[in-house]
Amino acid sequence: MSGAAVELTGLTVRFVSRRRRTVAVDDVTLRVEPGEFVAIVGPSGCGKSTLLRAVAGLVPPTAGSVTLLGQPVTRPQTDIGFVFQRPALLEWRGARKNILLQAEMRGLDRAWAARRADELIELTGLTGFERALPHELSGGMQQRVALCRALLHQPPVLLMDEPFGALDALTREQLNAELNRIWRETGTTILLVTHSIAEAVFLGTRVEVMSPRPGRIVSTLPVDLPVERSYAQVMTDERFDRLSSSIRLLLGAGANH
Ligand SMILES: Nc1ncnc2c1ncn2[C@@H]1O[C@H](COP(=O)(O)OP(=O)(O)OP(=O)(O)O)[C@@H](O)[C@H]1O
Repeated sequence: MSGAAVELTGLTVRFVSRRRRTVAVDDVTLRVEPGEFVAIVGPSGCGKSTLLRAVAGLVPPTAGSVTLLGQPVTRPQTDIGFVFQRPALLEWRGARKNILLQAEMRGLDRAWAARRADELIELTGLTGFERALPHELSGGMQQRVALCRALLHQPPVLLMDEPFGALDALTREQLNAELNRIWRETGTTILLVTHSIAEAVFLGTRVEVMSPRPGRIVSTLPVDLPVERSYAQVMTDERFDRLSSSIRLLLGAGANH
C-alpha cells in the first residue's frame, strides 16, 4: 500500500552470535501515516532501538519488510533525520557550525543551508548561542543543536531514540513542549522511542506499547488530546491520566511474563 510514511510488515530482527541468538523484534506490523507522531514505549531491552534502526536501514530485517515513503528500505537511509540520547556534537565547532555539518556532509547549497540553520536556531530558542562551543552549552541546549542538525535537510521522517533521557525533568518538559511545536510547524512524521510514559502521551498522536523481548506490539493507544499541547493543560486532563494508567498497566502486565 502506498501513502504511508513508514510501514513495517511482519518485521522480525534476530541477532545471532556464537554465544547466543536474540530475537529483538518479533513480527511487528505498523503503519505510520505522514504527519503522525508515534511514541513507542516498552521495557528495557525489548527491541525499541532495533526497530528504529531497522526503519533507518541500519539493521536488516530477518523476516518481513520495512518501507519508507513507499520505497523498500534495503540500505542506510540518508533522507531521514535521527536524534540519539547523546547529542554527538563536534567539540571544536560552535552550535551553528555543528548544525551546518549536516549541509556539508550532503553538499547542500550553502546559502540555503545558512538560512535554514538560522530558522531552526530561532525555532529552538538558540539565538545568541550560535558560536558557543558544545561545552559552553547546557545539556538541553546541546540536544537542541542535535535536533536542529537532524532537521536541517527537512527530512520527511524523524527518528528519535530516547532523545531527552539524559536531561533533568524540567528541561525535558521544556523540550517536549518545543518538540510539540516543531512537529506542528514542520509537519515532520516522528517516531519517538521513550521510557517516559508522560512524554509518550504528551507528544504522541498514538502510543505503541511493546512487550518484553522478543519485542512485539501489545497495544496501540490513540492519544485523544488536542494537537497543540501545553504541559499545564495536559497534566490536568483526565484523558492524560487515563491513558498513562492504561500504559502503566500494560507495561506492568508485560513485565510479569
Ligand atoms: N547489534 C546487536 N547484536 C547483538 N544483539 C543486539 C544488537 N543490538 C541489540 N541487540 C540485542 O537486542 C535486544 C534489543 O535491544 P534494543 O537496544 O533494541 O532494546 P531497547 O528496547 O532499545 O532497550 P533499552 O530500552 O534498554 O534501550 C537486546 O537484547 C540487545 O542485547
